[in-house]
Amino acid sequence: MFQKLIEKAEIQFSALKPFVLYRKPLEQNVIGLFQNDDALHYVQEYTKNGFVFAPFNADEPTIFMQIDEKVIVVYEEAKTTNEPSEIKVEEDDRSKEFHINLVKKGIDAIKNNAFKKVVLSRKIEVGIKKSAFVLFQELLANYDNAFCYLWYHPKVGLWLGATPEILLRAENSQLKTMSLAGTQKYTGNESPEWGMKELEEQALVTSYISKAIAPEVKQLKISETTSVRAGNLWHLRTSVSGIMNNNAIHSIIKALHPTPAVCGLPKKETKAFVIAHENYNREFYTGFLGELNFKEEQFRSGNRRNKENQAYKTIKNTSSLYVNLRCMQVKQDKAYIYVGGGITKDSIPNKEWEETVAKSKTMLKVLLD
Ligand SMILES: C=C(O[C@@H]1C=C(C(=O)O)C=C[C@H]1O)C(=O)O
Repeated sequence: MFQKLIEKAEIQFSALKPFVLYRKPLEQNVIGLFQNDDALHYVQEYTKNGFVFAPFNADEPTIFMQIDEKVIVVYEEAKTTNEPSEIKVEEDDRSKEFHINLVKKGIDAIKNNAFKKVVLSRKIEVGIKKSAFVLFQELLANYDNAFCYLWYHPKVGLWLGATPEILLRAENSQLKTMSLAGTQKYTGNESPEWGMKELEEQALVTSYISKAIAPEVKQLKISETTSVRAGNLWHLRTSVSGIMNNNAIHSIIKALHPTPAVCGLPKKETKAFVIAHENYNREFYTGFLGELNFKEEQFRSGNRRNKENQAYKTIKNTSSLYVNLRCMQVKQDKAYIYVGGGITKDSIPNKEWEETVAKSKTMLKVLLD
């Protein structure tokens, strides 16, 4: 069944038609969505039902995949071992120098009070020998607690990723989002120790997110902050949840995206800094993607017999959007990996470089294995 879905997507790809394959964190099902023509649709009000793919720059349009066909299969392949493997990364001196200088510029701007935190990133080119379909299967096998995807549109390109970060999850009026920031290498320790730099950096993100959504969300709850593993890394995570006002999803997305976990604080100034100083266009990296306004049948009674009875059935409206991190774009025989990290006044440029090297291993693991 699973291999049939992969074959179907390969045929769709050869026919130059849009599709997306994905699996949500810790779920068994792999979903394939297929659009029958190659039209490029956009979404403006976020009221439609389909799959969205949004760029970092919110002034540019969000792509919308119309669902002409939906296939759901159980992922029954073997998982790889969960242990971190050592991947040797060849360092490119020019990229290293550029990134370190970029980080220094960010720290100077923070010290001059231009902003409090900025996320700075880079793009890495890698030659590839595997097809995107093989890479996707390796993402599934390696990263079961990430949102793993392969997205394609003939007029836009092909992207793959395994992201640990939720932008938002909505179930009717119930909203969940998260503040994810702070990074350390996973070394097999049970629970990592965090320094002040990471704790403060992540707390800034939590406080921004809570304030940004407050006008549209009641009964706001902020969880304890915990350490979560994402492949060979640890991050700090706080869950933020509440009850949304009616039809608030669009304003919540606008308020959140791009969050200070991937752009900075304040948003406007840091977004301008990112666009002016990074030497490349992020395109869909640090954008978001996922299901918008999916309708799920819900049965009010656990009693199976009642499933036949329409009176017990309600329709649940759900959206599951993820931040496009730990991702890559594939163009012919090249992959472009995108990686970044949060810069604060306490950042050490060389360590920030190393953090991007560590983050690149999430994709390099499947590219080079
Ligand atoms: C920007 C990235 O990751 C984000 C930045 C983090 C950090 O600065 O510590 C941690 C998790 C993500 O929110 C990336 O993976 O490229």
